[in-house]
Amino acid sequence: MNNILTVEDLSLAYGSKVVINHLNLALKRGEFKAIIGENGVGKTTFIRALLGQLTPQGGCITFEDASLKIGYVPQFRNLDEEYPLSITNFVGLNLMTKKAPWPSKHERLKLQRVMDDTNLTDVCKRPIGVASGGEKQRAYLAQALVNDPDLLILDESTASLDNVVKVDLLDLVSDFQKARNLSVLFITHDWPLARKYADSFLLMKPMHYISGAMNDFPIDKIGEIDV
Ligand SMILES: Nc1ncnc2c1ncn2[C@@H]1O[C@H](COP(=O)(O)OP(=O)(O)OP(=O)(O)O)[C@@H](O)[C@H]1O
Repeated sequence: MNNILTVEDLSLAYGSKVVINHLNLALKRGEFKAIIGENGVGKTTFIRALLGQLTPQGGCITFEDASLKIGYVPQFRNLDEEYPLSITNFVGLNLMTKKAPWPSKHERLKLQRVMDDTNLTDVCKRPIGVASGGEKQRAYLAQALVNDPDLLILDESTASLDNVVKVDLLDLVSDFQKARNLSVLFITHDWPLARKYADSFLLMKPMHYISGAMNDFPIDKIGEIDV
């Protein structure tokens, strides 16, 4: 199977402060990989480099092809009750092919499909500001999925959600992973969730990294992570 993403000998720094030191990683198409690490170890820095916001000091990041699409789901953030968009409008913000201020028929169909797939159709007209936490986070997920990405990055997207909502969200991600052969990078402190959903792991420790199949996770090396 091809690697959708290959990271070789990657080093990242802010000025003279080295944060990532000689990191290697391979992600296959359709693979669900958990990136687990304690606070400050460099998880966000690594994601910023994947998204092209940081230039490596050394090594390289290679995607399978230049047109590869990435979807990004942030950590849960509450939106103000006055936020003026409906859930559908909010999800539709990410439609990249938009050339006019209104959606084309093709875009409307894509939007409708992702709303159905993320169980948001019944609440599509609800103002996003008054939606429940679970609905808001599913709307962020739908926004990330509406352009049919090849790679989905979940950046601590389940942190601060209650357990039912976390499982609900990751069940949906897992359905997409299987149905669309989606590759997933799930950044988390939550080891039980990682174990439930991921095929493989990258455990980030200060300046060193351990990776492997989820079944071989070295639980004794987990340190300060939620178990
Ligand atoms: N813009 C920046 N300039 C300088 N140092 C930074 C910058 N952003 C992050 N850092 C430092 O780099 C280190 C890694 O930060 P990063 O946010 O990548 O860690 P993290 O693993 O994502 O942490 P957390 O789990 O708390 O989100 C930290 O010591 C942080 O203070």
